[in-house]
Formats: sequence, C-alpha cells, structure tokens
Amino acid sequence: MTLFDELKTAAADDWAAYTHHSFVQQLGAGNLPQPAFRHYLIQDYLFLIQFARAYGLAAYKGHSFEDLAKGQAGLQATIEETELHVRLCAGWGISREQMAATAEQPATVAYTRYVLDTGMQGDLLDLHVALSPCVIGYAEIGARLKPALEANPEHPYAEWVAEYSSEDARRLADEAIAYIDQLGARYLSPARFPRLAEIFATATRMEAAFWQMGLDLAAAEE
Ligand SMILES: Cc1ncc(CO)c(N)n1
Repeated sequence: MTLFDELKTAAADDWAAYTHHSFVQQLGAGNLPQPAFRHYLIQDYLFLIQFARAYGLAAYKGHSFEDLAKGQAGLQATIEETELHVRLCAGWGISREQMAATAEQPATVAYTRYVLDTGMQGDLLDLHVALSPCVIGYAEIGARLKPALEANPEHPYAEWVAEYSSEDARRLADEAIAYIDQLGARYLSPARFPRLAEIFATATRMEAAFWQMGLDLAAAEE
C-alpha cells in the first residue's frame, strides 16, 4: 500500500465527500448550473496562483536537484492548467484581468493559505501531503467522469473533464503518489503519521468546501 493510500484510507469519509460531492455529480451528469461552474472556475484560477506558489515553496524546501525539479514541474503544470480557465472564461467574455481582479472567497483563502502555512511550518513531506488531494483527487474524479463524456458528445463540461482525465493528469497524479512514497521513506516515522493524516484530511475537507462554494455562490444569486 502506498503512503497516499494509507492517508486516503484514514480519511475515507472525507475523501468520499470530496470526490463524490454534489458539484462533481452534477458536473459529470452535465446538469450543473453554469453560474456554479463559472464561479468555481474563477475562484480556481485564483486558487492556482497560490498553488503555484506552494510548488515554489516546495522547490525552496528541496534538498537536491530532484526535489527542486519536482517543485518546478508542479509549478509549471499549475501554470499550464490555468490555460483551461483562461480559455473557458474567454468563451463567456471574462478576461484574465477580470479573473485576477475577482475577490478571493473565504474557501479559496482558507484552502490555499492552509497549504502554504503547512508547508512553511513543516518539511517537504508535510507540504506534498497537503498538496496531494488536489492533483491526485482531480485525476481520480476525471477518470470517473470520462465515460459520461464518451456517452454525450455535447457534454457542457467536456473540456474540463477532458483536462482532468487526460494522460498528463494521470501521469502527474502517479508521479505525486510515487514522490510521497519517496518522501515517506526519507522522513516518515510511525509517530508522524497522525499529524500527516490530519494534514491530508484537512486539505481534503477544504476541497469539498471549494466545490460547495461554487454551488453557494450560484444559489446566492438566484
Ligand atoms: C480546488 C482545486 N483542487 C484541485 C485542482 C487540480 O489541480 C484544482 N485545479 N483546484
């Protein structure tokens, strides 16, 4: 069992609430109201700025060129991920500048600053565990939603599902899983597991809150 699987098993209920959140179910079914998706996507753009910083922090905390390269690769992938956000928002007439000027929601601030603070306080293992529900969870969700895409060529969220079910997304997730194992071999002692499990469960709950924010912002406009 990988360390990631151990963490996921320890946080099974939180993981299910995140990956099977009502936002995700509606997204997959194609009946998620567009305002909910739009609010989510703009907040996610702001989220990714902070996540890119967290990968920069991971590079800073590195001890070898391999660690530095992992941080750099995460930062690079995060910057590239925003092309999806910019493209989809452009389709609705929302510019990059408008996205950047949008106020961060509490759920966005809470999740991103939690990850950054955890990384500042802890070591590379703490930081990569805090980052892991993001990259690995989205690849898991993408893989699960992919068949819905094949069943419906007109799927309204096809581009989003395609992004997170891509081979690139799977590869990044597999690399994150392997790297966490590697960091575990370097730093983990049995006494540390409860703290790591707490970080993982907290970040996972923040992911669920992030989906909920999309639904709540759309509901508040009705
Ligand atoms: C909130 C959130 N979690 C994970 C990902 C995947 O990178 C994302 N873009 N946004």
